[in-house]
Amino acid sequence: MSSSTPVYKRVLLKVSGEALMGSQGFGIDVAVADRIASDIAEARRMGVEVGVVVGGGNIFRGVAVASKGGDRVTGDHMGMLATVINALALATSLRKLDIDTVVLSAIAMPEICESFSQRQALHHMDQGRVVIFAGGTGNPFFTTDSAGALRAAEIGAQAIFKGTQVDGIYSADPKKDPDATRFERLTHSEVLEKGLAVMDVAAVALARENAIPIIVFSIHEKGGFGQILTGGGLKTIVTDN
Ligand SMILES: Nc1ncnc2c1ncn2[C@@H]1O[C@H](COP(=O)(O)OP(=O)(O)OP(=O)(O)O)[C@@H](O)[C@H]1O
Ligand SMILES: O=c1ccn([C@@H]2O[C@H](COP(=O)(O)O)[C@@H](O)[C@H]2O)c(=O)[nH]1
Repeated sequence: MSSSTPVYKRVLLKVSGEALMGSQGFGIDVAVADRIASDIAEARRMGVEVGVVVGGGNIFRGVAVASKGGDRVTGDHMGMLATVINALALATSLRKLDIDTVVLSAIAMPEICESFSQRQALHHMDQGRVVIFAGGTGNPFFTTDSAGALRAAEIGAQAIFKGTQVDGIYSADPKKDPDATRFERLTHSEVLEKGLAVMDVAAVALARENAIPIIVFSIHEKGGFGQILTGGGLKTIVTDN
């Protein structure tokens, strides 16, 4: 069921880093960043306060270093820096649309963007700005999904919207198993017990602990975020009961 009024006041949108590369094999396709920005702008016009965490998979993942015998922590540092690059790109796209946007990084780089603190995040969100949380959690051995769950809890988001490559959570990875079927609803515990790998375990556990629903949807559909916010679109909803 869909209406034109969103049921959410404040949400955390996790934007897939991989999605930002579009049909390229690497990096940022500006047209894709612009399109995702227009979806966020639409959510703002609906009156929804939006915090954003961007992934870094289009540029670098720490496991790539570790799998070749390199130092995992250094690799993760490189991955976190990749998320800052993506955050700056998305902020640029949002500002082109006159959307007041601030980037807060978990890793201090004051010449480039503000540093993250919960107080500053809440201040900017209360001012109606889109806040992009860069640098993941600031710690290695985590992912931006965990950063999404963490920031969602810190800003009091009513839900985490994971905008990814697939339109929901399936019985198996739909990119690998053509027979996989999509779930309409799941509990956090079911996602963990069934080992559904659309999101990492730490992120789902943190969302469960804080009773924050997770909505998994495809970031590739133009207008898709707005549709999901108003109850429509293809998705999987994860709640605590
Ligand atoms: N049971 C499942 N249901 C749905 N997707 C799954 C499942 N198991 C694995 N996946 C895969 O998980 C991917 C999403 O995970 P991941 O967090 O790595 O990507 P992302 O968030 O889109 O990218 P990035 O890490 O660059 O931000 C999907 O694209 C899908 O192929
Ligand atoms: O809290 C965090 C978040 C991310 N990383 C590293 O960055 C890359 C990119 O993030 P994705 O979530 O995979 O898009 C990730 O693979 C880690 O290497 C991190 O160390 N800590």
